[in-house]
Order: sequence, then C-alpha cells, then structure tokens
Amino acid sequence: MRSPEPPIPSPAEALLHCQFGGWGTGSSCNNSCPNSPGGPGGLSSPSPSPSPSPASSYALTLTPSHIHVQRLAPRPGKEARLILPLSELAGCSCPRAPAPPLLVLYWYPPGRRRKGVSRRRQVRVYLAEARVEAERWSTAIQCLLRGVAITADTEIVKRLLPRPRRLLLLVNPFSGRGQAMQWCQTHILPMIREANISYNLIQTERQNHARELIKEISLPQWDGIIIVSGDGLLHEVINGLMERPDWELAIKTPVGILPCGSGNALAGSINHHAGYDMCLREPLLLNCCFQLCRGGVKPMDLVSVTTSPTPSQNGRPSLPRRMFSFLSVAWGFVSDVDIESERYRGLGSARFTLGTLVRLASLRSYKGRLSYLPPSIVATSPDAIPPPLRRPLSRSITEGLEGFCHTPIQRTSSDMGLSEQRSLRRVDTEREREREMERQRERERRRERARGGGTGVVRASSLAEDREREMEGEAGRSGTSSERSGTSSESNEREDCRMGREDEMTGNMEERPDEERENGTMEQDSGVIEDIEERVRNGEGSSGSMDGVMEAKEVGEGYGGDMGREANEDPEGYYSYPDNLQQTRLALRKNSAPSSQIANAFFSQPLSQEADPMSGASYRAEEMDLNETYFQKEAYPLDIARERALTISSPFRHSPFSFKPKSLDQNTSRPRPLSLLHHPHSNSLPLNSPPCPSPSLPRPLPPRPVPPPLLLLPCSAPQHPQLHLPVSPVPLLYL
Ligand SMILES: Nc1ncnc2c1ncn2[C@@H]1O[C@H](COP(=O)(O)OP(=O)(O)OP(=O)(O)O)[C@@H](O)[C@H]1O
Repeated sequence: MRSPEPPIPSPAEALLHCQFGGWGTGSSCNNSCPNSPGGPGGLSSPSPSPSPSPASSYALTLTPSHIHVQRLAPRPGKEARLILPLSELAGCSCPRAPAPPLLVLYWYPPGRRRKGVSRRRQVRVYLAEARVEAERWSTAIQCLLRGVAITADTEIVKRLLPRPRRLLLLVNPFSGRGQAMQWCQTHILPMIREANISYNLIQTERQNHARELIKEISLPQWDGIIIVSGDGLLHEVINGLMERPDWELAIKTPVGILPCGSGNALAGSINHHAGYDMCLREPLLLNCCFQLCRGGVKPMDLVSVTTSPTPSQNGRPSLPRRMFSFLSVAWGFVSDVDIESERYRGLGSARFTLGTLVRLASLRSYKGRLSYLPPSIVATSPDAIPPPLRRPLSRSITEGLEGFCHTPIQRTSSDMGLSEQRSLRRVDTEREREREMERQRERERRRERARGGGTGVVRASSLAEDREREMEGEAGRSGTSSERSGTSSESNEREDCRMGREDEMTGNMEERPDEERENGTMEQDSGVIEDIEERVRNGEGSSGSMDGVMEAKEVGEGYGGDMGREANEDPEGYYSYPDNLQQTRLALRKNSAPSSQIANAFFSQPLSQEADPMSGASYRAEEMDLNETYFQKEAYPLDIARERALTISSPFRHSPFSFKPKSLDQNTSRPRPLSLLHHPHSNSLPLNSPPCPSPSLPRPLPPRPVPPPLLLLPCSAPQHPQLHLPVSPVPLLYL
C-alpha cells in the first residue's frame, strides 16, 4: 500500500528545512520509528507532562509530498531516518502559548489488521527553537494538505491558509449496534479536530428528524453535512435537501458518511473507491474519517423513485410520492429482509444474514410490474445530440413477447410467469436463418419429389411453381394443343384460386416474421401445414395416389377444395385456413402450454383499444421501439383480472411445470408484520384491490422536472413504487 521510500531530498525540492529538538523521552514514545531504538522524536500527546528532551535533536525537511525526519542526536545514522508521506497526515498544529513552540504532526499510516487494512493514529511532536518557526512549519504543512501551492520562495504566513472547513455532523445514536456516539468520542471527533475542521454535532431524536432539520437550516454556512450513522440517515438528508425550495443549490452541498450503521453500504463503496481493501466496523470508520479529513469531493448519482398514488380511506386519491435514492432500490424479498431484520439490530450487519435466512424459510410471492420508458420518450431539447441507442433494461426478460405488449410503459415482465418466460423461444437471427434455410431445403425436396414422379404429396405452392414452370416451357415450345391448353388454363384457374388461399397462408407464414415468427407460432403454423399434408398423404381429400407431376396436381386440387370444406367442418377449426391473422391467432389458442394463458389473456382483449379514460393512461401511443417490435400503437388498458392471473411467482414455491393462475389472496393469506403494513415501501397488496389505474408517465411533482432517460414502473397496483433512473441532480460526496 505504501509507496517506496523516496531518496533523501535534494536542496532544490526542499520547501523548508530546520532543526528541532525532541519532546518527551524517546523511550516513552509508542510511536517510535520502527527502525530506530529511540525513534525520531514524538510523543503520543503533546499536552500532558510536557518535557523537552534536550538530548535528542532532529533535522526536518519539508518537500511537496513528504516530511523527512533525520535524527541527529543521540545517534545519527541511516537507520534513524523517518519519512512521513503527507498523504498519510490528517493534520498538524502548533499549540498556542503558553504551550512551548511545538510542531505536532497527526499521522495515520495504514497498517494491516485482522479485519483488513486500517489506519493507526500516531502523533509526532517536535520542539522548535521559536514559536515563529513552529507556526511557519505548521502553516506550510497545512497549506500542502489543503492543496495550496507553495514553493521555497513563498513567504509562509497564516493568511495563505483557506478558512477552516465547517461541518454539520448528524449522529443517529441508535444506528447499528448503538455505538455511534461512543465512536464519535473515540475516533471521529479527535481526527476532525486534528484536521483543523470546525463542526457542530446534532444527535437525531427520531425518525425523519434529520430530514426536517435539513429542510430548514441555512446551508451556506456549512461546507458539508456529515452523517455519523448508516445509510438510512443519509437517505433522509438527501431527501431533505431535495425537498427544499432551493433544492438545485442545496443538493450541491457536499454530504459525507462516517459508518456507524449496520450495512454501511455507501461507506464500503467509498472505502473501495479510495483503494483500500474491504474492511468493516472501526477500520472502515477510520478509513472513511481519514478521507473526510482530507476533503476530497466526488459527484454521485441519485435515483428518483415515484410511487403511484394510493387510494386513501376517504376515497380521495393521495398524491404520488417522490423520493430519491443514492444506493439501491429494492422491492420484494430484499426490502422485506431489510425491514423485518430491524428486530435483530443488536447483531450489527449479521442481522441481514439472519433476516435472509428467516425470509428464505417462509418465502412469499410478490406481484409486481416492471416497466420502462424507451429513450424516445425522454424529452430532449432540439439541439441536444441524441443519446446512443441501447437495449432496454428489461429486454432480456421480455423478448419473445411481441404482440403481447401494451403501450411502452406498460410493457412488463410480469405479463408472464417465470416458467412461461423460459418456455418462450428467444428470437435469434442465427436460428431464424437456419430455419429459413431448412424451409428452403424442404421446398427443394418437395419439388424433387414432384419431378421425380414418385407417388407423394407436394405442397400446393410447389405444385403451383412447377405448374408455372411447365406452362412457361409449354408456351416456349408453342406447339400445344388447344384442348390441352384449355385444360391447363382451367387447371390453372382453379389452382390460382387455391394458390391464392395457400399463398395467403404461406404468405402469412413467411411475411409476418415481425408478428408471429418471433412469437414462436411459426412452428405451430408449420405444424398445421404438416398435418394437412399428412392427411392428404393418407388419402383424405384425394381420389387416390397418382404418379407424376400431373397426378400430384390433381392431389393438389383435392387438397385445395376438399380439404377446405373438411376443415370448415372440423369443430376444432384446426384445419381451417385462417382468413386473416386474427384467425391464425385464434387457432393457436389450443396451445396447452402455460403460454396459452398468455395467449388467452391477450386474445381476449381487442387488438386495438382506446385508452381507458379511467385508467389514467395519459401517455401517447408509441409505434415501435429500437427493435421495431415492442409497442403497439394503441394504449392498452389494464385488466385487473388479467393482471392477477399473470404474475411473477417465486421460483422456489411453484414448480414451473404445474402452472396455475395465482390470485391476490395468495399474498395476503399470510399475516404480514405490522411494520410492513405501515411502511411506505410495503410490498403487501390490499385484499380487495380496486381496479388499478394504469401506471402513467411520472407526474411531474412540482417543482423539479428531472428528465428520466430510463424509467422503471414496477407495478400496476397503486401500492407499488414507480422507479425512475434519471440523470439527476448530483449530490457531492466527501471522499
Ligand atoms: N433517534 C432516532 N431514533 C430512532 N430512529 C432514528 C433516530 N435517528 C434516526 N433514526 C432512523 O433510523 C433509521 C436507521 O438508521 P441508519 O440507517 O442510520 O442505521 P442502520 O439501519 O443501522 O444502518 P444501515 O442503513 O447502514 O444498515 C433511519 O432511517 C432513521 O430514520
């Protein structure tokens, strides 16, 4: 972790050079230089029992990146050299008179501990000959720590220093295992003082206290708001900032976190970002606190979450709620674990493990809807460069659903169960090409069979092609008898009539890949044709087997006429030729796979419907997405019965092979903890859910229209939150 030791500084790069006396006895110092018996000076605390040690003296050299300490007495030598990187220094000070003129360095070198790399506090104290000298050194070091450039020629005076930073510390005394205040006293406040940072500390008294506080305070007087707690309190602060009327300015206030909570996820991320190994508890706190004292600031993204309006008790719908998240947005299992593990708070971060095990032991089903907006919905200025096209988030779980989609924001993964999703074929261009080639080969084979004079059935389309070719050949020979031509033309007429129908069907098959090929219905169509052929092969619809092409044509006649009649008589309608796409789809309703549920649900809806005014669908109809397959033009009103039938279920609790539609009651049959029912993020659905309004585009909550490039609208049920993933105002984070 530490960089290799720099060589002895040359006079050119030295900013300051001076001789200091030792403070305290070398033997009393626990901060001694590892390679020196006495250590090059220092005392763990400058204030108690100030005792100069005249016997020892040190030569200190300050460079832009290091402080070189060379012991001169009692035993000068190579081993008595200490190099303090400025990057490991939290601060320095020169105590006021009547204290002696001391230069005190607060050093936090990283060291490997049992629980990862952590910093250890060491204090080095040197006695200057005069106070001026000590103050000059202190000022120069602080300038370097605060990023003020100085050179050897710079006159080092106090006014070079920027004003000390002022931080507002918000401490949740109940976060984590309730150690926040204790750690404040032992770790946080000492380091902050050493870094010459002034602060105000406020203990939160209740939930949302910090949020209310942040909404009211005057922000310009603070250089940053620091949370001494877990992620929950920072969530409050960020939302408090965003709820202010001057939110655009307020959210630019740097915020920071000193981890004293249970999960401390953001602090862990910052620790990782700073290049440290993973660590927990006090080591993590020390690392974060050190980063805070060094004062780095980095931007951080926010996620905007808007909940659907919930129907209130007195019938008046409540307003949608909007909140901001900086870490993650969870729904279902994860949020249940988080909320319900509150009761194990005493365990620290282990509460999540226990909570997970408890929840795994009694899994629930969660009914939700995950939707997103395509990039085209995002309003951009005319001058803006359009963003590069990218695959929608939920593409992977909605592929193969073409024709089953709603309007863009209602395009969901919950339209089908997991097993159904799996059962749907993925649309794959490679596969498609293979299928096309296979079809081509099949056609060739049939043609060959027809030409070869064997007894067999040739598909009507290939017969027609053969017939055309034959006719062309005959016309070319120009020696055809009129009787024969007549027969041929009559045959052609009849054939044309049949071929028209056949072409209609094969055309449907071959020319509607957009609609059905990707839906997995091509195989079923092919199956219909194969079946028809099989029946023809068995003699149905033909007067008998004949040899040669002409016989095959006769078979084709029978196939065209008789089969058509027979098919119409079929009660199942299986062999009927669908006159249009709708009929083809109706024919597919026989599918007994779970996806038939989807087909039924889909086909039971009119293909084109106007937006239901009750549903509140205020969005405009989209034509298509990037892949030209996603969206139908008309708004698609929600059908609550259908919504109930088509839900995501836990893969653990239901075999994918025993599909049965689930109802809302499944979710409510188990008692839900009180905390969940009252929690704003509750996942529980109401027992008698009223017809759900369609999730509409996020209603802009005044006064902050944040343009969302991505949108997740999880559920049609009003209790479920809508998730925006926008380009959002960026809070600044202390690193
Ligand atoms: N004085 C208080 N009494 C009770 N609850 C409080 C108090 N102060 C803050 N809270 C609430 O406690 C909740 C949990 O606190 P916090 O997230 O900081 O700790 P944690 O849950 O242990 O940590 P993490 O979120 O990292 O797991 C916060 O959402 C906050 O609203």
